[in-house]
Amino acid sequence: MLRLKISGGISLSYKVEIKRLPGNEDIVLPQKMSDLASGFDLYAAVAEPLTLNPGERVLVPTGFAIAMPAELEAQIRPRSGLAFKHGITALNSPGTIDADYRGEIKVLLINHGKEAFIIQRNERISQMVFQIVPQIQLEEVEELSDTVRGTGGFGHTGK
Ligand SMILES: O=c1ccn([C@H]2C[C@H](O)[C@@H](COP(=O)(O)OP(=O)(O)OP(=O)(O)O)O2)c(=O)[nH]1
Repeated sequence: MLRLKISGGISLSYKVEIKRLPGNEDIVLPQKMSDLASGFDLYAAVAEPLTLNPGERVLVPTGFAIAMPAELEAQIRPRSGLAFKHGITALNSPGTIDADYRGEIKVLLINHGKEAFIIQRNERISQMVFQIVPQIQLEEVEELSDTVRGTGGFGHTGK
């Protein structure tokens, strides 16, 4: 369902279905920690505490799956607190959740810190941000339109 609200800005509202996977009745479903937070915090659905040693990576289950409208995607992003305090981040950040994916949402964490980090069941490990994805039709051409920048990039304007 799409609701459109215009009140000095445009605000879009979508319904996203969420399904708790078997064995995860105790897992906290994604939560916004403040009214205007852009991300829903995700909770680890590890069966038992999992130790992530320095340099190691692990795919952490979340215990749920979602179905969102076709024009959305979800991004899995790190939590800055975990990154700052422990060097824990999402290796493939931002992880991409496709609108047609019905499997369990998982979080690929890596420990860039100097100490082992223990992930507890129901610990907040990352966040999920929904975005609108425009539907694009790629069209092959012989020539691209001219611009002032042209092919300049990668710092060509100086420091
Ligand atoms: O951090 C992530 C990234 C992806 N996925 C799930 C949802 C996504 O729709 C699917 C595929 O992700 P992606 O397209 O990044 O993976 P791929 O390596 O291209 O694999 P595939 O061939 O399955 O598309 O895996 C997650 O659960 N967490």
